Amino acid sequence: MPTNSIEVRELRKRFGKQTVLDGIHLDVAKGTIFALLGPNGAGKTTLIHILSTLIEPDGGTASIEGHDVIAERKAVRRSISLTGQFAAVDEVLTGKENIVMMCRLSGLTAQQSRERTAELLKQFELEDAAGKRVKTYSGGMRRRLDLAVSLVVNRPVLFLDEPTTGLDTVSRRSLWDLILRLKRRGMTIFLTTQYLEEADQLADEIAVLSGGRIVATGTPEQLKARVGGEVIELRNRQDEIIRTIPTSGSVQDIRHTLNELATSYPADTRVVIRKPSMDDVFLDLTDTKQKEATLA
Ligand SMILES: Nc1ncnc2c1ncn2[C@@H]1O[C@H](COP(=O)(O)OP(=O)(O)OP(=O)(O)O)[C@@H](O)[C@H]1O
Repeated sequence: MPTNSIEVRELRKRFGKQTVLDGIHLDVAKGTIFALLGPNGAGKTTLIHILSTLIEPDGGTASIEGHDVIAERKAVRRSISLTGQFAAVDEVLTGKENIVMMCRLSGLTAQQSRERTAELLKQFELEDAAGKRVKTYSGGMRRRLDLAVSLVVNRPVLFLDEPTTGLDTVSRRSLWDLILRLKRRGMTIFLTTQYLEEADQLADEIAVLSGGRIVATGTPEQLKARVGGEVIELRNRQDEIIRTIPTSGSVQDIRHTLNELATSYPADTRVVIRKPSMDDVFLDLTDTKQKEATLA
């Protein structure tokens, strides 16, 4: 059995004249959470669509659990669950009815469907809302239902396309907990996100997609270390960040930087020196085409 759940080599995809994926190479180890991070339009959904066999690449290869996404499409589909940005649940039905329907469509008997639905409602904290129509659900409840519906049948690999986009902080954290629980059950989870904090909190490994290429991969710590040293953060009286400046962290460098800043900012500007965050990493990596070229 392969140790990687997902392997991608030299993957390419164009839409018309636009090259969206320009030679993607990545490995996702079994039982880990992998976050694909990238700005709007970077090609994250396109990559998920190729890996889940919804569209074909123009070049390169990709495999899921050892199955090629083009030659063994059926085997790939039997290995994956997919939760998209807009999952297909019926708004007029209740949460429970939606799960039962998906169970029956997946071939479970009426008895098995009832049992599986009860399990999923509990697992995704939807027992209280089970009898309510989905159109009355909050964003967080809706996402939990999307997840429950996509997990009716146990599959080893789960694709989550921007699972928490548009959710408030509390709902986002509750979904993170659920995702971490799925990992503890042994699932491999491939998620896309625009939220750096999400990648930082959840992922064992992160890949940053920009300009059609993976411009960096590593653990959150490795990526932060790549920015190096410390960050000087200037905050105004309202405690808003007005500027961040990378520094080596040495007394000499900090003194030199602060001397220069002292003449340009009001005297009550506050200074915070901290470790780099994922935001710093992201800006550093996606800032300029020049940087992409040198890092790729
Ligand atoms: N079927 C299609 N036909 C033509 N262009 C497409 C198609 N699908 C995607 N694109 C283009 O490919 C690029 C990447 O889109 P994609 O949806 O993969 O990005 P993304 O990183 O998921 O962005 P977002 O975070 O906004 O969802 C975009 O410029 C998009 O307009």
